[in-house]
Amino acid sequence: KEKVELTKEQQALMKLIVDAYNKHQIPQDFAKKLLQEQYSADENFLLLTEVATSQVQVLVEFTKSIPGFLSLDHEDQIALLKGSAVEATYLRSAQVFSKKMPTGYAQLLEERIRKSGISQDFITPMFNFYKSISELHMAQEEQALLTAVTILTPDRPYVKDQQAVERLQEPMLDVLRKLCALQHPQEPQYFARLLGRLTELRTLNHFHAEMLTSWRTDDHKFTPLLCEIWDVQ
Ligand SMILES: Cc1onc(-c2ccc(Cl)cc2Cl)c1C(=O)N(C1CCCCC1)C1CCCCC1
Repeated sequence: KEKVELTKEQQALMKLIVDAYNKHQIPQDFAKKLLQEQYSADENFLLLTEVATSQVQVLVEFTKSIPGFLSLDHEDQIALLKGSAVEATYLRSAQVFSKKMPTGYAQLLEERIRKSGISQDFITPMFNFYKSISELHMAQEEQALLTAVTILTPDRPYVKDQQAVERLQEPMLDVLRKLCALQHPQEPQYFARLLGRLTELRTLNHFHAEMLTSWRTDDHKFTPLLCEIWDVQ
């Protein structure tokens, strides 16, 4: 049984990613705000768009801290951000919500989200995903690395130099694989289960796109950043 351990540079890479992931955290208060007051549907929706906007801002800052990202072709940087924004946001909000939430909070949150005019068709898959993430009991290092791996997906639409992205993603995957072996020695399939979550994440992209087009008609307003990253209006 070969002894798995991280090299010095792998430890340094992991520390960089984890620090960046923790540095850019949106305050937990959006869940508290959502749970506190009884808002109208419009106020609920506005609150959600504010949260989504700050999540995207946090995502952009985290992405810029990924070693090598800013050396990529500028158009490819944009293509990677736009291609991964929804997945990375679901991944981060899953981690926020999978933290020990007092019982009943998730239900109350679901009710508030539903009251914002977002149909159950889009809320159910989101909470299913949250459940499958929380069952993994991911360490924060795994969460940070999995988010970086998601962002550095070479086959996003419009990426020109996919090899350059692969060269950044591969070392992240190596660290993540070793980390899973170290943190879950009794679960040899854990790394594969983690990557399986990325497949489930892609289905949320589809729901998100459907949600946005279903709102094209009525007066759902987004912020300029959301319009740009989600290609709406
Ligand atoms: C992407 C994405 O990933 N996570 C979220 C998220 C989840 C839960 C909370 Cl309480 C807040 C957010 Cl931002 C999120 C997102 O942007 N959402 C969620 C979509 C599914 C229902 C809840 C809201 C919408 C999108 C339209 C504009 C309003 C915010």
